[in-house]
Amino acid sequence: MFKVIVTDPISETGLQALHAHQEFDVEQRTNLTPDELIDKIKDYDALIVRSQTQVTREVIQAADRLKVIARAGVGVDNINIDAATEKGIIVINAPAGNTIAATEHTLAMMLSLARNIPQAYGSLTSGRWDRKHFKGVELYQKTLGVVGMGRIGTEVAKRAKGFQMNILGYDPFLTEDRAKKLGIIKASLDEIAEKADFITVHTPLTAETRGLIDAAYLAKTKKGVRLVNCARGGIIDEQALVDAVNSGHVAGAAIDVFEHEPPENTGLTNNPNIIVTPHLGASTEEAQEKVAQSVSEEIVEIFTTGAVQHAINLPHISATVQQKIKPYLVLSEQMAELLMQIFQKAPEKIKINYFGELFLEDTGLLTRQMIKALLSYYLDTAINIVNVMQVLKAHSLSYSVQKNAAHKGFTNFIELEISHGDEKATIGCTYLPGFGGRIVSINGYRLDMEPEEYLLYIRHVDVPGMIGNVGSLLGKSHINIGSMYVGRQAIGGEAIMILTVDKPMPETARKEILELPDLHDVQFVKLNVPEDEN
Ligand SMILES: NC(=O)C1=CN([C@@H]2O[C@H](COP(=O)(O)OP(=O)(O)OC[C@H]3O[C@@H](n4cnc5c(N)ncnc54)[C@H](O)[C@@H]3O)[C@@H](O)[C@H]2O)C=CC1
Ligand SMILES: O=C(O)C(=O)COP(=O)(O)O
Repeated sequence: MFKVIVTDPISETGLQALHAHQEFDVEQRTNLTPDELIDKIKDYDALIVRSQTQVTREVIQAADRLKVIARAGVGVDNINIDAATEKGIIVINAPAGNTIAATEHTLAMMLSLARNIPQAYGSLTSGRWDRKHFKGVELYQKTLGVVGMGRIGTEVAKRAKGFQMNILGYDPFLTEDRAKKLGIIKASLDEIAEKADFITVHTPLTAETRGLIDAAYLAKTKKGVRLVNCARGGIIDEQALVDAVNSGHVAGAAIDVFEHEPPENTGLTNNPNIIVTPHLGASTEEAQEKVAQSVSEEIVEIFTTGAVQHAINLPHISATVQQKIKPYLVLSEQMAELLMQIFQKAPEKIKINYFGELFLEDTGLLTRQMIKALLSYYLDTAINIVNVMQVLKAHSLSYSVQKNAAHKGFTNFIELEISHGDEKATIGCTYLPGFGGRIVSINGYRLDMEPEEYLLYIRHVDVPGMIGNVGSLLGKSHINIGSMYVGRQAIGGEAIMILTVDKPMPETARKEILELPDLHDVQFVKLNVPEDEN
């Protein structure tokens, strides 16, 4: 049973995927204090939040069995991603579910700002009939600067074109070509300052975007400019904005998000020229259902199949690529496990080569899978594909990955080499559709071996009787041999033998085998074989 805790208000309908699955037990606790969350979190496998819950390092450190933190929305600035990654916890979000809601809220805010709708409503509902104070401006033929042309920025730009605004877009990833296709002009931040009548921000809050629109920038803007922030508090410096509005340089602002929520700056919330909403950008029935559904379905996937679609702290891999590399996931882990157990030394350098059809694929997940298996053998830390690169860095280990379209005799081929000082060991595997994974080379010996749970790896001289002698010693210890794979460099030369056996081999039996003449080494190897492959 996987326990899921939901700590912010989430659509019940959207959580159906979890409720419908008998392996998941979902608990909603939307009124926990930070201390209560720290206290409770150790009992849960997954945590679902919106923007309110602060998933701090303290919460994460207390989360002993947590595997997934799911953000039912876009911005993950309320989650300490570094702490989650270090602990091997996957952080996912629901990136597309609230795009339309946030876009429409931005447009609603821009129109309300242009026409003083909240102020006029307040005046009328408090008994006044005042028309002269609320004369507004049109959007028609005005210039709108969109800072951040991602999902929401792009949808805002498309809709603003419907009002026949001229759009300037700024985003490090906006190409001339895409700008042209959208019918907008690619601009710099300074060009936006110089020309825009309205500026709307749609970037995430990062170290780089915090204070992107500060006092110095506001001073460069056109007098009478109006600003909209439906992205994150802090992208526009709140105090600088209040000052610029009070000085009359900025005509007004529409703000949905705040540096602290609820907001602390009353200069912002009690300003007649600044209209505010309490972080409502994503608050539509449709968006809430979509984001809750997206994270629920993904949590079920992660716990049942291991497939991850919207991870923040894993390399992004499309569903098609995931499908393509899936057969290699277990195989790559098994080859690394096998190599470590026969090498018996901590690797100082790791080299991975992908050949053939894998040349074109995103193999980041396979690389992580192999390195995880290598490091787990020696290190105590709980290592998984989320934190493996941090662990590697922390131990100053080096790794390299190369890709080559050459086939090396197989349609696809993965080669792993580890070294310690002057000593090195290599292993190669391939995947044969319809037959499964095969280890096809070990330390230069060619073989054709199907990975199984218990193996004996033997190095010996290729002399007659060796196989029989090993077999009878194993028989004496009641160890059954399933299959046998041999590889030799030349007749009568150095050779290896790999036997699959039905159970672990006692140390006494290993020592007896080691005493056989012309036999150099015996290692018992245990591989991780998923249950459905057993
Ligand atoms: N008010 C609300 O309720 C909501 C707020 N949001 C906020 O809106 C933000 C944007 O959401 P999406 O469009 O879905 O994200 P997105 O990831 O599709 O777009 C963000 C864009 O910002 C750009 N960007 C990053 N740094 C930049 C910089 N320094 N200057 C200019 N552009 C930069 C990126 O290249 C990207 O294209 C989210 O990060 C979230 O914080 C999102 C949904 C609802
Ligand atoms: O998705 C986002 O980034 C949002 O800001 C929406 O926040 P919320 O889920 O409404 O607390």
